[in-house]
Amino acid sequence: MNDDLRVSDLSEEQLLARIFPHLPVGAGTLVPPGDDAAVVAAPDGRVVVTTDVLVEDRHFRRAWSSGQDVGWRAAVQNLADVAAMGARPTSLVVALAVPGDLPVAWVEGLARGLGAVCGPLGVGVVGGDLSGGPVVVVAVAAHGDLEGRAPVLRSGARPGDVVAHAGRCGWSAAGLALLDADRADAGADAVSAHLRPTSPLDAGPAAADAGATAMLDISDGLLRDAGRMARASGVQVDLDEPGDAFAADLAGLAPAAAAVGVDPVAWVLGGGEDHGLLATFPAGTVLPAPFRRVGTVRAGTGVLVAGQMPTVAPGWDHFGG
Ligand SMILES: Nc1ncnc2c1ncn2[C@@H]1O[C@H](COP(=O)(O)OP(=O)(O)OP(=O)(O)O)[C@@H](O)[C@H]1O
Ligand SMILES: Cc1ncc(C[n+]2csc(CCOP(=O)(O)O)c2C)c(N)n1
Ligand SMILES: [Mg+2]
Ligand SMILES: [Mg+2]
Ligand SMILES: [Mg+2]
Repeated sequence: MNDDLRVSDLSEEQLLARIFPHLPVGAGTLVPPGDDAAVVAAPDGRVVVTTDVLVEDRHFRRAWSSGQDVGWRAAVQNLADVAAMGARPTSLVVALAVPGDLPVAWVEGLARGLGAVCGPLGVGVVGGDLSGGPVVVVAVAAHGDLEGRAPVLRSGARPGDVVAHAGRCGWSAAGLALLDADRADAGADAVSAHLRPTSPLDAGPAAADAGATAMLDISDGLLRDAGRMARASGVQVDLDEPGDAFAADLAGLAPAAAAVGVDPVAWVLGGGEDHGLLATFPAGTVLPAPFRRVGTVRAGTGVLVAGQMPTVAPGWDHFGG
């Protein structure tokens, strides 16, 4: 690979020609990248569609994240939103703004990162857009198939429901803290969870099939996102004691927490970007793997932790809210 070649050395067509070979064709891809729009199959006539953007120095730093890392993260954060509706992802489109001095190899890495997540899932990366800009911006739109299921909204939680979580919690925030403190040595797992998060995508449809009443993925922090579910549903979410509900995460995060002098409970309750799934189920539901109980839905408003007002920051807000 020629690392000296820059984006400004190529035409758009030439850059696209470097991207297309890495992009997987999905089973539902009817017209692949290259036309004005892609055509994807929608077997039951409904398509789930969502978009999320990654902005350099806001969501990632090029000093820490390779192109492949950013492509991976862009795919996962969007596929998690599809899964959180109870759907299976079918295709992505990717809009990319890049500065002219960005190495072409970085863009090829981004395409490979998208492919590394989407290819094994049979999800096509079916098009996108290219622009120049002062920093790298990666905007993905993802589509999904409900396969006949009713979508699981944020608004369906009811008092008495069990709150459950699938996936990791706190690890991406820990990885970010380690990178920030130049202590990546103290937690390779956490750093990789930050750079290349994994979301339990199969758990979304499984939750829907098991009768989940509400669901979302945790992008901004457990407390903040649970608060969104509580508000949309008109209920209160009372999370169990983190030492019980998230014992495995807290144990795994202990070395990283010691390295940077942080209470890992703050990462579990307020860290985002792990893209685990938070769902509610009627009491007595046998929770589908890998969901574990983490709380109870009550009548009321807001989010409590073991019946008390939380004392740690709830998570990310781009505008300081
Ligand atoms: N610029 C926008 N125009 C229209 N709708 C938007 C816009 N930004 C967000 N939304 C909608 O607002 C809702 C909440 O968006 P939000 O981005 O917070 O959710 P999310 O994608 O699940 O979380 P995150 O972005 O933190 O991963 C979604 O339905 C989203 O489609
Ligand atoms: C360099 C750097 N600094 C801070 C963060 C933390 N961060 C940024 S956006 C966000 C919430 C999710 O974003 P969105 O709501 O846009 O999906 C979080 C937790 C990071 N990832 N990289
Ligand atoms: Mg979003
Ligand atoms: Mg989401
Ligand atoms: Mg957000």
